[in-house]
Order: sequence, then C-alpha cells, then structure tokens
Amino acid sequence: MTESNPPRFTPQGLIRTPEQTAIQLAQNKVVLIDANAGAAKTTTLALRIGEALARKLPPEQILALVFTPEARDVMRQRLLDIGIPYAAASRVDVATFEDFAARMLAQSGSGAAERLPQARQLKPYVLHALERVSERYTGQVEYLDIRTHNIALSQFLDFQLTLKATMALDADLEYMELEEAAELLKVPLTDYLATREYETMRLGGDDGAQFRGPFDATYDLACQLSQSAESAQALPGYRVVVCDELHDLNEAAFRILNALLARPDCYFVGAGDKDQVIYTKLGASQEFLEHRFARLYPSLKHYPLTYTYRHGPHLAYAMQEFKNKPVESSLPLHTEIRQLHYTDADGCGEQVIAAIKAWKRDGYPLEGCAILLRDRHQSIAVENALLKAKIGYRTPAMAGYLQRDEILFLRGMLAIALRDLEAVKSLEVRAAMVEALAVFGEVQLAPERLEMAKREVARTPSLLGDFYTLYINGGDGYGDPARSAGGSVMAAAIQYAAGLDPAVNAAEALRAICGQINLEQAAKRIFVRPYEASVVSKSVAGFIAFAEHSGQTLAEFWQTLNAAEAFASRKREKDYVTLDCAGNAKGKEFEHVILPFLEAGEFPSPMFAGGEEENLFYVAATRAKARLTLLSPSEAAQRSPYLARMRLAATAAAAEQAINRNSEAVQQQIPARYYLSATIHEAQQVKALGAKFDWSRKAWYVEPGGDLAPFSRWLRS
Ligand SMILES: Nc1ncnc2c1ncn2[C@@H]1O[C@H](COP(=O)(O)OP(=O)(O)OP(=O)(O)O)[C@@H](O)[C@H]1O
Repeated sequence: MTESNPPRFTPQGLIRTPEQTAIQLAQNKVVLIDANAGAAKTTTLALRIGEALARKLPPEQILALVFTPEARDVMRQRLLDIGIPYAAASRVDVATFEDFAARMLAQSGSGAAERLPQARQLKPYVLHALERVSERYTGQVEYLDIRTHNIALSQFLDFQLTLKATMALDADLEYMELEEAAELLKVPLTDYLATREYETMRLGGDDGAQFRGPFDATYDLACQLSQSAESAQALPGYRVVVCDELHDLNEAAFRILNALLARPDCYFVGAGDKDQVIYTKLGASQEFLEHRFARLYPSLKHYPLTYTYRHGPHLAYAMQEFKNKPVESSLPLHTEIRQLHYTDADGCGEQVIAAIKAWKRDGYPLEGCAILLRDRHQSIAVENALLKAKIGYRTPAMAGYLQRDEILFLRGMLAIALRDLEAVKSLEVRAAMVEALAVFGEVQLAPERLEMAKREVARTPSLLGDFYTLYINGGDGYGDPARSAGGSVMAAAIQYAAGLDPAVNAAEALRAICGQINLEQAAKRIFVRPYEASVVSKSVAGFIAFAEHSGQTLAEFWQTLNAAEAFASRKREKDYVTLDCAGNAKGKEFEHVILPFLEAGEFPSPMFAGGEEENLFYVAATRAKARLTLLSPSEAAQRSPYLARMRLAATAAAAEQAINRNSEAVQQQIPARYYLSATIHEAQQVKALGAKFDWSRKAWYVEPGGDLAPFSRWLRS
C-alpha cells in the first residue's frame, strides 16, 4: 500500500494481506493472478470490485465473469461477505460467460434462440445433419463413414464442442479442400462435414440461430465479435472487468474478454489456478494464464497470492505432495485429515454417517458438512444411509437419485405394477416419470403429445396404466406406433409390470423389468456419451442392490421409496448436509469435506485423462477448511492411488511447525479499522465520540490506535 494511494475500501471479517492490498489498488490495464486453491483469489477480486465502488464507479460498469453457475453464486456471495452493501453488490453484473453471451446476442438482435442444454435434446439435429451429409457427399468424397450409433454421436458432439471452444471452426477454411480442412482441424472428415451441415441448420434462419446447445452462445458471440468491429463496439462499456476461475478460459471466451478489454478505459483482473483445469473438453487450457495474455498485453502485471487461507498447513502440505508444487498456508489451524474404511457401498454410506456424527459430537453444525462424490451414481448408498440416520441433506446441483431419469423410469414401472401413482405426491415428479417411461422405453412421441401425456397423467394418476395405449399406440387415433422404435418392447414391459404380484421380491421384479427392455443397452443408445451411459448403468445396479438389501416386497419397497422422497424433498433451512459431485463444488468451501468411494476404478475414473482426474481430486480435497474425511476400502490394494500420494504421515511434523509460526504471526496482526454496529439512531452519538463513517461499507469505524473503550458496546467481534 502506498502512502499516496491508500485503499478506500476496507473489508469486513478479514485483515487484508499486503499482497491482497496490492491487487485491490492495482492500476494496470491487465492484472493476472495464478494462485493455489483457497489462496483468496475470489475474495481478492471482490476486494478489487469493492475498491472500484468506493471510488464511486457505478456498479453497472463493473462486470464479473465466471464459467459456471456455481462460481457465479460464490462470487455474488463473496461481494456481500466482504462488506459491500447489498444495494450496490446486486447491481454489479455477475454472470457466466454463456449467460452473458446469450444476453448480448439477444440485445444485438441475433435472436433469443431456444437453449438445449442436454446432449439428448441435440440428437435429432445431429442425425439430420448426418442424413444431409449422406445425401450430399456419397460418391463425392472418399472415406465417408456415416455412423449413427451413440458412441459416434457422442464423439461428434465432443469434437464439435472442442472445435467451437477453440474457435477452430471459425478459421479461414472456405477455399480449402474438404479433406485438407478436416486434417487441419484434426477431426475425421465425416465429422467435419456433419459439423458444417449442423451449423448451417443451426444458424440457417433469417432471424439468427434456431437453437443453441451448451456453449453455443459463447461461440456465436465470439464469432460475431471476430467478424464485425461494430458488434464489439456495441458491447456495454464496462470500466472494470474481473474474471474468476481463469483456468477454465478457452479461446472463445478469451475473444469475448478481449473485445471487452478493447476499450481504453477498461481495466481487467483475472485469477485462476492451472491445477484446477477440469474442463479440457471445453477447450480450457493453462496456455491462457501462462502465455496468451502476455502475448496480447505485454505490459500485463502478474501479482502473487502466496498463502492459502482456506485450510491449515496439514492439508496444504498434503496437496503440495499430491500436486508436486509449493503450497503454503497462513492459518494457525489444524485442518484434520481423517481416514475411514469400508468393505462395500453400504459400508461406505455408514462411514459417511460416522464422519457426520463425529463432527456433530464435536459440537459443529451439520451445515458445515459437504459430501463430494466423483460421480452421481455413488449417491444411492450415501442418500440411503442419510435417510436411515435421519440426517437431512441438500443436493444443490446434482439431482437426488430418486429424481434421476433412470430411477424415475423404474419408479414409473413400479407405479404401473402397483397401480399407485397417486402415492407420489408431487405432480412434477409424476410428470417426470411419464417422460422417463417414454425416454427409456424409446417410444418417440411428438413433443406436444408428450407434454399432453405428462399433464394428463400427472393430474389423473390412474391413467398411467393406460399410458401406452392412450398416448403411444394411438388409442385415440393420434399416436404413431410406427415411429416408436422400442414401442412393442415397451408395451410388453408395461404388460409384464402390470401383471406383477405386489408380494413378489422387489429386487427380482426390478431385475426382470430391466431385462425386459434391456435397460443397459437402451442406456447406451439413449445417452449419447458413453460416460453417461456407464453412470446410468451403475446407478440402476445400485438401485437394485438397494432393493436386494432391503429384502422387501414390491409393495413395501414402493412405500420405502415414497417415504424417502418425502424425507429428501423436505425444505430445510438448517440441520442439513450438502451432497454433490466434486466438479460442482469448484470455487466453494465447507468446514468439513467428506470424500467417499476413494477406490481404484472410481477415483480416478478410468474413462477420463489422468491429469484432469488429478485436478478434480485436488479441487475436491481443497474445498475443506477445518476437516477432511477420506473414505476408502479396507483392502489397501483397492484404495485410490491418490491417498498414498498425499504422504500424510510424512508431512505432519512440518505442518505442526507451520501452525506455530502462523500463530505468532496472527498475534501481531492489527486490523485496518474497527467497525461498529451502531444503528442509524446512534450515529450522532458515535460521531461525537470520534468515530468515522465508511461510505462504501455504510458503517461507522474507529481507526487503530484510537481509544476503543468508549465504543465497547458497538465493537464487533
Ligand atoms: N486476508 C485474509 N485473511 C483471512 N482469510 C482470508 C483472507 N482472504 C481470504 N480469506 C478467506 O480464504 C478463503 C479462501 O478464499 P477464496 O475462496 O477467495 O479462495 P480462492 O483462491 O478463490 O479459492 P479457489 O481456488 O478454491 O476458487 C475464504 O474463506 C476467504 O474468506
């Protein structure tokens, strides 16, 4: 901090480090921060925004960009946490790149195209594009290889996502031979041709894009900005732009950022951690943090944030070993790392409960606990264990298992068997079951017809038994069984379910239903990505195992499920734990993080590249503040190799020493200001006693060194 330029914004709840103050006050056009997990990147970007507001910049001229809705929520919360009043914080533009791009495109008149976030919603368009390739190029090009099974479609969508994120599609390919262009883009010729057809179809209308899949808005805006200088000028004139999680940056998002920064009076601060890159499929790369900004902005300045403030040295050093990079903590806190073991999935669920109960016994609130999973299929055992222990939980980004498509399908079949859809209280869940029956039964219904079926069955549950006859088989003369690939299989499965005795064993009945429609194969056809299909299969297996262990009849199991849903869907303001996938927790933090299923074949997942899996584990473990509980198999050989790499025993002594060092440093810290809790009616009183007013925080304070005694009743802890 320079004498001539003291900070005008003073945060609440933390004593800023000199490194943070330097970033808060930085005047450089482009500032980059590459720092470890928990090293206060988000907080420091919030401080930069606080400083801009304190210097009277209108909040509307500040833009905070992130890559995921979760990171957006964290940023919004952090603005409030550091003491920016709600009235100002809510006017700062905090958005994901995709939402920001969609908004800019809509404002520029490029159409508010329908957004289709699911791969399966895009499947008909991909098939159509392939049809057009076949019509147009058969006999024209060699090696045309049209494959319409889902693994091929999945690869196609993946290629496309990468081509768009890297802006490779936007390259000047017009005068190239088709084969040459495909080779340049490193994609098979058929995929390249299909991408061209797909994009012509998607962008073909007079009024802009017809539909947008994931990431298409970012791509479309990046293209528009590259093609016309006017569209860049039409962007709102932000004076301060910050970008969090910069490790998620890809070429398309980079172009949008550059267009915003093109204004001479726009200042940028970006923060990221190259070890948190978990979206390489979306073109994320450490290249940007390391080189690309530097090439465009040679005078950019790198600022350090050396210490993590989220957790103490024990976890910091474990991560140092795991990631083989320097990690230091500034906290005098012993972040405990506990290990528990199990023999099977149910046992893992029980150990999750043991970890939560230990936390509660130690006097801490349940809300501090987060259970982070590698994959969603792992949640069945955990959710059941929570239910059994009557521990409430929330699943912020991941649907609870009872609400997932494959389980909704099985629940729908059980409802048909027992003629009891009425027992499902929520109309929304009833409608979702109808949709799941149509999806997994692979019956093709026109969208309006499916909506009608959902609406009518949700309202009149007794119609479910006749679902097939009424809506698919054309009982009213409108259905089109010829279009329904799996129609007859589904009809037979429904008939089978309807003939089941409520007293039969639930697991056997479920197994038979899955066999009837060959659910595993169906999942491979329906879920375009092989990874998703594998998660669905594991999820179904977990559900059947649950029925098996319950030993219940169909009727009893149905009741168990409905009671579980009532428990899981209860709104909770307190006394709940968080359950989510690790990828969704990026940027968040929790007092106690529990990582279940740390076993070989689960984490790292063999279906993904090793580097990205390592980063995901690093993201998961570094969400913890006070305690990290690691759950792995009793059999050492079955444990995730990541556990040994943390070298927990070897680093403990150094961590203890670091805690002592940090305690001494904390005792010497002096807050920049002492804020008072004086109300508006007490303003004259505290003013008369010598307090000053902080306009940006809208609060009274006393300078350090002043006599605090007269203010004791207003001093915040
Ligand atoms: N000066 C400080 N003193 C004490 N705690 C701080 C300070 N600055 C930030 N923190 C705390 O450190 C924790 C981590 O901060 P933050 O979430 O900003 O880190 P991050 O680098 O963005 O993390 P991630 O890499 O996981 O996104 C938060 O609890 C925050 O309140």
